[in-house]
Amino acid sequence: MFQIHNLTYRYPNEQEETLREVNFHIQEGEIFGLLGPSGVGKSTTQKVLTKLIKGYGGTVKYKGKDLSSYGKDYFQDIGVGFEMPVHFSKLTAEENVSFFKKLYKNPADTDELLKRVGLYDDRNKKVSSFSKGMKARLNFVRAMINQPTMLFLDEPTNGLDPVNARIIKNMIKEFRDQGGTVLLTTHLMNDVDELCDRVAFMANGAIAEIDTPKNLKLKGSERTVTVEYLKGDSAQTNTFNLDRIGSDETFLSIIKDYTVLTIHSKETTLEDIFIEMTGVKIDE
Ligand SMILES: Nc1ncnc2c1ncn2[C@@H]1O[C@H](COP(=O)(O)OP(=O)(O)OP(=O)(O)O)[C@@H](O)[C@H]1O
Repeated sequence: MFQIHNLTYRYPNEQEETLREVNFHIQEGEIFGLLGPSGVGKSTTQKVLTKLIKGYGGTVKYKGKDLSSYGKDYFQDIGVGFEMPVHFSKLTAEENVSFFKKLYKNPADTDELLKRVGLYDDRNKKVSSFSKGMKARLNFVRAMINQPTMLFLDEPTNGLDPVNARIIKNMIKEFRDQGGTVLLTTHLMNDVDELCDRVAFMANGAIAEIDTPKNLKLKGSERTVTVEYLKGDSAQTNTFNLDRIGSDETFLSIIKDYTVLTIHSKETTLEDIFIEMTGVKIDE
């Protein structure tokens, strides 16, 4: 769907390049996660791909053709749900949706979309009276309003309660299952684990690693078991390697001879990988 080769970008008036050498491709029909610490250039990359930024270096190809060769028709094809929702706050949700619907050749059934995200009953309320979560859901409706084939999402579940986050995540997966392609940016590693077919970690203006969430976790080294047990009157803790646990004499004698209080296994999480790849804690 996208081939990005040696993408570079420096904001006007900035000394340093935000994007130094970004290389990745997005396959048709996948949910591709772009991850990395705050300020690394994820949104900048999304802005290049959504044609909000020009004057970049390197090449970006969409469906085999250079992105710069696309005109306004490109916006008929893509759906954009960026973090800052931009709605007409003095208008109702319905009026907002009707306005944006008119811009597209192949609009979606917006009543259906509003029903899916739980905003249909509030459609005649002014957006200024909407909560953060309601605005985020309306933002998602807007991203889907033209029945796009390519969807760009930046923190789509931000501000949503767990029930509404589940609805949006299911809609994203459904979109993919029906052949749609998604570029997703989020700091929520659980969302990444659940939604993304492949993930790229950005660090220092470039891609540090790309793989499936499963392979990334397998590459991580940590597979341990921590046992907390009672020895005499005091609680003791020992940690063992999960892979050799069946033949570990100390582990076997602990579970045989002492009262075990807790046993916890720990495998590498995407959050561990994030810290390893980018050198920073999430949201640092
Ligand atoms: N319009 C702008 N002019 C100058 N610098 C900018 C502009 N927009 C962003 N930047 C800078 O570019 C860098 C990358 O910003 P970007 O928004 O792409 O990061 P991000 O990875 O999306 O971060 P976050 O996770 O916080 O959204 C930051 O240092 C930011 O300050």
